[in-house]
Amino acid sequence: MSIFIKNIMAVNADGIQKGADILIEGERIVEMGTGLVRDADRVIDGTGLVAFPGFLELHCHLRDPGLVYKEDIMTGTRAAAAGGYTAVCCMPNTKPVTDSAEIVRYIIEKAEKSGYAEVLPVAAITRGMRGEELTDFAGLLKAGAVAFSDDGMPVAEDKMILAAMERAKELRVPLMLHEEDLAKRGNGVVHDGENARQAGIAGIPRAVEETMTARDIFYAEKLEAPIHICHVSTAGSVELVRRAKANGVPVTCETGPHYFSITDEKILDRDPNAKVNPPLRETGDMLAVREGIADGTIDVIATDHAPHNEEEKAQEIEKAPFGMIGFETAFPLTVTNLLDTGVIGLTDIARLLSKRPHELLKTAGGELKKNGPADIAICDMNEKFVYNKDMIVSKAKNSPFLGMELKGRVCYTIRKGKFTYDRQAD
Ligand SMILES: NC(=O)N[C@@H](CC(=O)O)C(=O)O
Ligand SMILES: [Zn+2]
Ligand SMILES: [Zn+2]
Repeated sequence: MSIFIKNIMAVNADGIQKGADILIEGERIVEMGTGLVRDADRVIDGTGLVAFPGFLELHCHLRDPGLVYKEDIMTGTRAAAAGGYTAVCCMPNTKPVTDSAEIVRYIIEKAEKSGYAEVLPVAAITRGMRGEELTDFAGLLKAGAVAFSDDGMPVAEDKMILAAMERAKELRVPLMLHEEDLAKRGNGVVHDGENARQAGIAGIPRAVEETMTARDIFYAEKLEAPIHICHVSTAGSVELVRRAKANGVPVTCETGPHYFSITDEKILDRDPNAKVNPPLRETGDMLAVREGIADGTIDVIATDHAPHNEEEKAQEIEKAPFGMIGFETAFPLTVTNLLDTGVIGLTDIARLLSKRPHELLKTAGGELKKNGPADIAICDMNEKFVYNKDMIVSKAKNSPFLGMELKGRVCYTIRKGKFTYDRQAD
């Protein structure tokens, strides 16, 4: 199949090409220029639209195997494609935990058969994510894992995190760390602040996240071992990473759209969809996260798409599970809260959602160019819409952004030269 995209604004991390024509044949971009006239099976008029390199999700939960009542590989990747993603890394807190070559292969094979995006499995750091014994990193890598994480759980023991860092350094593979001190969290549910007190909900202090972030930066520096910090949510964590980078510590990090878009005010009405770990913080934290994105302290925007079903989320906020879906709102939230507010420019979107994630994983892609992979997100930067339940592609509906007006929308997603999302056709 061939696709010809005419007269589009092509945006890469390192520059913008206006009035670009892109010819796709098979799985590649075979020509990219201006003023081209070409025949193709499908022609897209890109006038008024923007093309980004397909987004790469560094952190999501597809719930497959074992928790497929929440989401599965087919529905999850379909939602990812609707968000402009062409590849997603899925976290190992599945059932059973993704800690064996067999499960890694199951995920990859199922994604190849039924997926709308490439699925890159993140394997567990410790067996069963129990924090007691390292998994077989080499064997898991060979099976196709791209990184290691016990996401959902911290690696609590110092000797375990040290062993994991040494192994990941040796194998040159990313170690993605969920920073949380469970003893300090206790029975906390939302950010520990004025809003939690007003709503009468137990709080999670910033220190729950920051002390573990500090510990792991300390060890990464000592061992000269690269680490990646997941879902940074506080001003203090941003500052810890900023200083570490300035000191030459090999640390990278991500944040989620919810941390730069909303605050813990959202929990005042006890909405379980606003319950997420780490929790939504205060305005000062939200602004610090934006600043960290603007100055490059924060490398990547990762959604932490965490689907839960409606019954689970219909419980009291104390009982409902942590997490919110994110694939379909990441781009509009980035446009609405980072681009339109002047925090970042257009090329930064390509950097934060595609180029940097590809660099961290050392995967090919993240750039629109001749002979490069035909992985493309075609977006309308100006379209406004009210996000509602009916438009959600994911199996799960747990979003705190329902009912909000957002700007910026994905129109088409192309992966390996094929449409994985076409809003007009849906
Ligand atoms: N972020 C969340 O609130 N929940 C995640 C786990 C995690 O990312 O830590 C989940 O798996 O549901
Ligand atoms: Zn986590
Ligand atoms: Zn997660």
